[in-house]
Amino acid sequence: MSSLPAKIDPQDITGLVLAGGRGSRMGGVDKGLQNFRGLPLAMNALLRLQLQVGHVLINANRNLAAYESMGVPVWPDPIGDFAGPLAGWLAGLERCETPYLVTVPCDTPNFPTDLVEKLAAALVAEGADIAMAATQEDGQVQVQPVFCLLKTELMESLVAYLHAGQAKIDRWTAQHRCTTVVFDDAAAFANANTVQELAQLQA
Ligand SMILES: Nc1nc2c(ncn2[C@@H]2O[C@H](COP(=O)(O)OP(=O)(O)OP(=O)(O)O)[C@@H](O)[C@H]2O)c(=O)[nH]1
Ligand SMILES: [Mg+2]
Repeated sequence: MSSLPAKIDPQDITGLVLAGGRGSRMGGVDKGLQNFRGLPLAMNALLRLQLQVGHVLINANRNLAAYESMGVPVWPDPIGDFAGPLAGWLAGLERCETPYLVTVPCDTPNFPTDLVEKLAAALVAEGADIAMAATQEDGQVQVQPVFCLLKTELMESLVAYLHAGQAKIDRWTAQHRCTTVVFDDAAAFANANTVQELAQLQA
């Protein structure tokens, strides 16, 4: 018989806000610190995620003191020089003290409030190691890979992958048992890559 839990307890999940990018399409600013309806984007993401999990962390590579003032542990990428979101995942996996980690980017202020619950249910139902969000646009399923629930035990595999100089998310996730959850509200995944997109999301 399988030893899989029937349901994942939110206390067994650590949420990681990814704020370690270059923000190049926003002029190189530290995106997580940009204002969204009176709060820094990373704080907005943190508050939304905190309701869904037992523990939270932030991954950032600049202005660490500003992120620390948000009141949760902050960890920079342990590898590379802006090596991509997987380097942020590794920061989370190294510091996570729970069997599951879930990641969200800092620049998607309206991500679903049932994100983690749905990813966790799918992970259990499918016996997967990784569950990623997806949306459907014009009949095409679009994976949203930075919205990802994964088993903490995958850390060693990610270390090996990153040390081999790889950075692409899909090539790493494809090495593991993956499932996706299609969310009906594609607009909830709208992200602010430019100043204009951020303004539109605030309107
Ligand atoms: N830790 C870490 N996170 C990253 C890195 N690059 C991107 N991310 C994160 O991945 C998520 C999605 O990335 P993008 O929307 O492309 O953000 P970005 O890289 O800051 O912006 P651009 O430079 O304009 O692409 C965001 O939450 C980023 O913070 C990186 O090198 N390290
Ligand atoms: Mg983005």
